Order: sequence, then C-alpha cells, then structure tokens
Amino acid sequence: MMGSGKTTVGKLLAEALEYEFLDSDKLIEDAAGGMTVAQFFKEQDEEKFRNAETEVLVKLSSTGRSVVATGGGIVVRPLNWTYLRQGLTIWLNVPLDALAERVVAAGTHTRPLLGDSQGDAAVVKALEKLKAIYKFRAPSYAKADVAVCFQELVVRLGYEHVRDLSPMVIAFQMLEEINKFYKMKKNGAAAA
Ligand SMILES: Nc1ncnc2c1ncn2[C@@H]1O[C@H](COP(=O)(O)OP(=O)(O)O)[C@@H](O)[C@H]1O
Ligand SMILES: O=C(O)C1=C[C@@H](OP(=O)(O)O)[C@@H](O)[C@H](O)C1
Ligand SMILES: [Mg+2]
Repeated sequence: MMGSGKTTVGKLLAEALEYEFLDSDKLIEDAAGGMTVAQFFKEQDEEKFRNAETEVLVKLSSTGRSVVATGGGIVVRPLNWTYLRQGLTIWLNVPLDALAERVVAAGTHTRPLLGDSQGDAAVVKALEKLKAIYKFRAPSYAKADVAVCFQELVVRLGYEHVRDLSPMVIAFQMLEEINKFYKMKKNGAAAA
C-alpha cells in the first residue's frame, strides 16, 4: 500500500545488499519530464499512469542486483505480475491506521488517490480511503513471495507500537525474510 515504506526502506535494503535502488514512481516522473505523480494523475488520468507504470516495470524487470520500490497500485494489473515474478516480491504489510498517519504527515496531496485531506479529520478521512483501497487489493498483495507483517513484528520483537518499527529495523527484517525464502527454496529443490 501507499505509505508502507517501500521507497524509504528500499533504499536501506539496497545499501545493505550493495544493490542499485530503483523507484518506479521516480522513473515515471523522470520519463514525464519531471511531472510529479500527483500532476500526472491530474493532467492525464489513472489509466495512463498505470500504462506508464507497466512500461517502467517491464524495463525494471530485466535489471539485476537491484532493489525496486514500486508504487502501491502495481499489484492490481495481472499483467504486472508477469514482470514482478522476475524478482522476489516483498509485501510490507503495515496496519492501515499507521499508514493513514504516515500519508497525512507526508501530505496526502502527494498521493492522488487519497485526495487532499487536511485538518483534524485528515487521518480519519485518509483511513477511510485506505480501507476501501485495501479491501480491493488485499488478495493481490497476498500473492507476494514474502510478507513482512508489522503487527506480528511488534509482538515478536517486543515493541509497544508499529511506529517503533524504524526503517532500519524493517530493512533488517526484510533481509532475514529474504534469507529464509531462499533457504526454503534451496531445501525444497534438494528434497525434490
Ligand atoms: N518504518 C517506518 N517508520 C516510520 N515512518 C516510516 C517508516 N517507513 C517509511 N516511513 C515514512 O512514511 C512515509 C511514506 O514512506 P515511503 O517510503 O514514501 O512509502 P511508500 O514508498 O511505500 O509510499 C514517509 O514519510 C516515510 O518517512
Ligand atoms: O497505491 C497506489 O495506487 C499508488 C501509490 C503511489 O506510490 P507509493 O506506494 O510509493 O506511495 C503512486 O504510485 C500513486 O500515487 C498510486
Ligand atoms: Mg514510494
């Protein structure tokens, strides 16, 4: 989902892996002459944005040794999964109330699907929109190879709240999950 930390944590993960960091939103903005995602939605429309997103994803899917932060909506188009499957897909499963706080703090104008919620009720408004979006997308996010569930991490690591899970802690957990995934894959292949 938007605000889950893909761009922020992706950079840290790339550093840890000594991989390149690529962000599909940034590549779309560059290809559109520096137009922001919000301007893109306004001046063109979501369908054209999704087409641009697939075009960028096709190119990204053939890069090696890279961490790619995608936009939160990339999971919706079945065609995109053809390209997502070229790599290891990781879902950052963040509780929606934490997402709402983050996107409002970042300014919901940066995420056109949320509209420009401001003022006291901004978090409530953003949460309502995020709930509706998530309800439709949850089955797609569940297709990821690996899920990092923040709620489960809070309990397992003994934190008080999801907001205690810093980007660095999440990057470390992603590394752990990636190692677990490939170990299981290797053992599975050996057993076969
Ligand atoms: N683990 C985290 N803890 C607290 N804030 C975070 C965390 N990860 C990201 N953020 C903040 O949440 C907002 C959205 O992060 P971003 O990386 O842009 O998410 P995405 O690319 O998934 O939309 C940013 O303001 C970022 O600083
Ligand atoms: O969830 C979505 O549909 C979107 C997420 C955004 O990226 P982030 O997930 O990096 O915010 C960006 O691609 C666009 O606003 C659409
Ligand atoms: Mg992002």
